[in-house]
Amino acid sequence: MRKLRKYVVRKAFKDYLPERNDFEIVDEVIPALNDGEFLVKAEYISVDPYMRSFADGRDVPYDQFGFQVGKVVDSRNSHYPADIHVVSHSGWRDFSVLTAEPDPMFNVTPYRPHTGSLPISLAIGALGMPGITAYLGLTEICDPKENETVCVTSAGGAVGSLVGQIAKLKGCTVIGFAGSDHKVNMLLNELGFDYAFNYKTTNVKEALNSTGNIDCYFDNVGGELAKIILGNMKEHGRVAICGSISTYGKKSRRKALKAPVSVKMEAFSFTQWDITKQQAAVSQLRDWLESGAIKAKETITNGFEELPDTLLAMLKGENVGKAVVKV
Ligand SMILES: NC(=O)C1=CN([C@@H]2O[C@H](COP(=O)(O)OP(=O)(O)OC[C@H]3O[C@@H](n4cnc5c(N)ncnc54)[C@H](OP(=O)(O)O)[C@@H]3O)[C@@H](O)[C@H]2O)C=CC1
Ligand SMILES: CCCCCC(=O)/C=C/[C@@H]1[C@@H](C/C=C\CCCC(=O)O)[C@@H](O)C[C@H]1O
Repeated sequence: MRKLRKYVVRKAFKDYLPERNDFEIVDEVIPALNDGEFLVKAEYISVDPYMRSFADGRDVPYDQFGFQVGKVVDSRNSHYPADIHVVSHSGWRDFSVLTAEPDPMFNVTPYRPHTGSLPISLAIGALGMPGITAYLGLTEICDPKENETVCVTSAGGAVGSLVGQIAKLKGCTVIGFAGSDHKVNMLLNELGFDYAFNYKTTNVKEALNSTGNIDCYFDNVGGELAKIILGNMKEHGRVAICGSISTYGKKSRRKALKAPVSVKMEAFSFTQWDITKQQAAVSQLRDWLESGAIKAKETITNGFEELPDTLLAMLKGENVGKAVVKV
C-alpha cells in the first residue's frame, strides 16, 4: 500500500508567525486511480504570504493549501500523461491524485508549465503566480511610463524583485525598500535598482526626500511603510495594492491608506486577469529571463519536513526572491 504525506494545519495561528506545532504531517493511502485521474509526485512546493493572510477565520483542521510543481508518475488521463510536469494548487503534499477539474477551494486547474529551458522551480515563482502578479500588477495598474519613478516594497522578495526589474526595462527610475542590507546590496548591485533602502534601519521619509517623489507605488506591505511612501506620491500617481504583509495576523488589518495628493489606488488579485493575459505575462517573463534581461532570485530549501520552517523564515524576511521547498 503506497502512502502520501500531507500537512494539516491543526491549530489556528495565534500570532503573525505560526508555530511549528500548528502543523502536523499526516499519512494517507494513495488510492488506485480511476478513469480521468493522474498521480503527481511533487518536486517543488511553494510557501507564500497568503498562507498566513488566508488562514485567519479559517476553521481548523485544514489541509495546507498552496502551489506545487511535480511530475506525473501514473495516469489514467491522456491529457496528463506520465512524465510531464504539472502545476497544481494541491498544497503541501508529496503525492497528489488529481483530475482536470479545478481544486474546490481556490479554483486552480492543473496545468502544464511553460518554463522552456529554465529551471522547473520557476513554474511556481517568476513563471507562476508571483511572476504574473508582478507583471500584471505593475503594467496594468501602475502602467509606468519612461522616466517615471517607481517604488516597490518587499523589493527583495518574489514579487517585488521582479516588479523593480520590469520597471527598469520600462525606462523608469526604481526605488526598493527591503528588510536587510544583504537584500539592499542585491537590489543595487545585481538587479539594477537605482535606489534601495533597508526600511528597518533607514529613516524612510528622509530616504524619499533624497530620491524625489514617486509616480507609481507597488505596495506589498501596507502599514506604516506604505503610509510614509503614500505621503511622497506625485499628483496623478498610481498605486497597486498587491498585499499588506505587515498587517497579516494583526487584529486590525489594513487601515484605509490615503495619499495627500490625487492618485489612482487599486487593490488587486492576480486572479482578476483571464488565463490568456496570465499566459502572455508568463511568455514575456520567460523571454526576458532567457535573454538575461531580468533575473529570477530563489531561496530553495531541501526537504518536505522543512515546509513549516520555510514558511516561518519567509514571513520573517529570510528569503531572497521566491521561497520554495524541494521535495
Ligand atoms: N494580490 C495578489 O494577487 C498577490 C499578492 N501577493 C502579496 O505580495 C506580497 C509579496 O509576496 P511575495 O513576493 O510572495 O513574498 P516575499 O517573497 O516578498 O516574502 C515576504 C516578505 O515580506 C517581507 N515582510 C515581512 N514582514 C514585513 C513587515 N512587517 N513589513 C515589511 N515587509 C515585511 C519580508 O521581506 P523584508 O526582508 O523586506 O522584510 C519577506 O521576505 C505579499 O503581501 C503577498 O501577500 C502575492 C501574490 C499575489
Ligand atoms: C490561488 C490563489 C492564490 C492567492 C494568492 C493571492 O492572490 C493572494 C493575495 C492576497 C491579496 C488579496 C487580493 C487583493 C488585495 C487586497 C489588499 C488588502 O486589502 O490587503 C491580499 O489580500 C493579501 C494577499 O495575500
